Amino acid sequence: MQLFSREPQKLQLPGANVTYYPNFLTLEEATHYFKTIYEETQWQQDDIKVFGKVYPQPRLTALYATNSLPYSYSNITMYPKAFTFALSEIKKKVEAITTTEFTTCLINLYRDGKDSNGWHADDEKELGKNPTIASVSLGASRVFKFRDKKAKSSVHSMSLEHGSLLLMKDATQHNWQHQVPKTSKFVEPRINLTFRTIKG
Ligand SMILES: O=C(O)CCC(=O)C(=O)O
Ligand SMILES: [Fe+2]
Repeated sequence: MQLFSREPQKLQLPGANVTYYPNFLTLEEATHYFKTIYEETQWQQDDIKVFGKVYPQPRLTALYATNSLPYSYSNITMYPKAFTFALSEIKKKVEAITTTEFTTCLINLYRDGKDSNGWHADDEKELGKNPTIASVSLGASRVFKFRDKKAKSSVHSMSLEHGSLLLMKDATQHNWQHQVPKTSKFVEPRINLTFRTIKG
């Protein structure tokens, strides 16, 4: 008996449109892309300002795009590099499922359980109103949480698995925040690719 569905699942979050595709990539593809992207990416660690104090961001990042438009969030402005072969292969697969064209990919590397991504919404103005964000996970699975911006006690927690795709659409970023919390458990590195559209 299969306990967990491997079929795409639409999350029941009011005011959101989120679908989880656990089998977006095969195990072999996911493992191949994890290794390739881990090795090829030019990782950077920027400083972020939280309540006036400056800290190194608790993860490594990189930005790739089909254009030269920068992406700014949390007082950081990132300038993109040209897509690698591996990233453009994944982009094509994401575009086939989502029927959306993406220009930009923000990559996060969570080196271990101390690396994290705090509560935020992907609502920067360069993404436009109601952005479609396609998030591909590779490597260790990590907990991913949504919380209602108004009713902050309304939290949905899930695990993002190796080779999965999480698709966020419509008013999701307007009504919900998300995070990848730290964990005290031992976890291997995880790479997350978020495909976005930025037009000049
Ligand atoms: O690592 C993740 O699953 C989420 C990344 C994220 O929310 C972001 O980069 O905006
Ligand atoms: Fe995000």
